[in-house]
Amino acid sequence: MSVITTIDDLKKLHKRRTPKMFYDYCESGSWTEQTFRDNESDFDKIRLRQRIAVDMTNRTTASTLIGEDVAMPLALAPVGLTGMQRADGEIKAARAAEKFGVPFTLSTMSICSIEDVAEHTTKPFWFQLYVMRDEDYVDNIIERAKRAGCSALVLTLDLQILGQRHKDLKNGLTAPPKMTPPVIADLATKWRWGIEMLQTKRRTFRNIVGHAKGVENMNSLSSWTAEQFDPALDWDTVRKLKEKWGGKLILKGILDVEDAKMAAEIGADAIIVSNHGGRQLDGALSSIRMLPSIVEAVGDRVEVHLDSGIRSGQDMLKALAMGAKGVMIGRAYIHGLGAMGEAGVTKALEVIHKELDITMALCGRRDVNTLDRDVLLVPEDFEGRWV
Ligand SMILES: Cc1cc2nc3c(=O)[nH]c(=O)nc-3n(C[C@H](O)[C@H](O)[C@H](O)COP(=O)(O)O)c2cc1C
Ligand SMILES: O=C(O)C(=O)c1ccccc1
Repeated sequence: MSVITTIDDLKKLHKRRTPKMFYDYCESGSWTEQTFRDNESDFDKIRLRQRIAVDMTNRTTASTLIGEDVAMPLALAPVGLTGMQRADGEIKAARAAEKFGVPFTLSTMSICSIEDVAEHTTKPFWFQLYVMRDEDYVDNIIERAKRAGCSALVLTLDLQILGQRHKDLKNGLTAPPKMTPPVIADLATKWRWGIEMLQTKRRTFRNIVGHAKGVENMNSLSSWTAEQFDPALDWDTVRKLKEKWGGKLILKGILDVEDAKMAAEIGADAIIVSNHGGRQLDGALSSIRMLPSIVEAVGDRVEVHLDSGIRSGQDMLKALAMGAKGVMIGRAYIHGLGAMGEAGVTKALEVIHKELDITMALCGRRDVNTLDRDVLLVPEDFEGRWV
């Protein structure tokens, strides 16, 4: 591979070095993948306004997210099975994020545990919660997140039931993988992945071991999720969890103005406008299209963040200019991890940061915190009504 300069370069390396089952799990959406595709292509529809002869010395990307200082307003999104993309993947991603100065979010469905990550980092990280039927698990994991000093709870509300993901079903996705003949043949070409995996003991879902039954021996991720996740979760549950946690609360998976209003009313510190990277309701609109109306409705009451589709610093700038206070990236950093481990996550952050900085300058702006719609050219029908 020649010099790496884009997220797409990392994606190609990720594909080459990672078992097909896990690469496909990352690089796919649900059903027809319409929403997954829209997330990226809708960013492409927005263009930038070139401005000239503006003093561009002393530029800054420094900002805050829920009151925490960040090198740029971006956080690493919670990504389940990160430790299957690379051995100890959550620890590696958390370390890269910490060194860069952006928050890392640890998924409930992680291979490394809360304690594993806390032990290998020095700054607080965010913890993402999936609500399961087993109430003891919820109480227990909230306590563990508190003990580990997590500075925010990211409560995901768009996945009490898993969207249909055809690739995962066809690949027989599990963690660790079952050693079927096609899996063995695939692993033969991904030997570095295998060696690193043999050198760590972290190969199953360590946050939920001992609570969610059958986790060490699941037949498929989808049937296991259906058994364990609590389909009864509602706004009442959210209120109770907020009380139980007592700290900063971020609600993830908001894609509708009415839901955003509920989140603001409940007193969330931030919401993440998200369609889960096109992995849940296929046919939902892209996050960037939904963002302006949500910012207009609740932007003065709650921090509005956005994820789904961000693959560059230009995408990030567009989201900020459309009104987001910050963004999250999922696949963009997982490609880095799968390509080059911790160094790859750092590379992904550097690529995005550089793109953000240069784009800002060429748009005649110096401060990431003052980006607004004036830097964009948005097609007239971009936010057109869908009835
Ligand atoms: C492989 C993968 C696993 C994910 N697992 C989780 C998860 O465990 N919890 C969660 O809240 N979101 C999860 N997400 C969604 C991300 O947090 C985020 O919303 C999404 O990746 C953003 O879209 P992007 O990948 O286009 O940046 C996952 C996404 C991917 C790609
Ligand atoms: O894959 C996902 O998007 C996700 O959030 C998830 C859900 C259940 C188990 C593991 C990951």
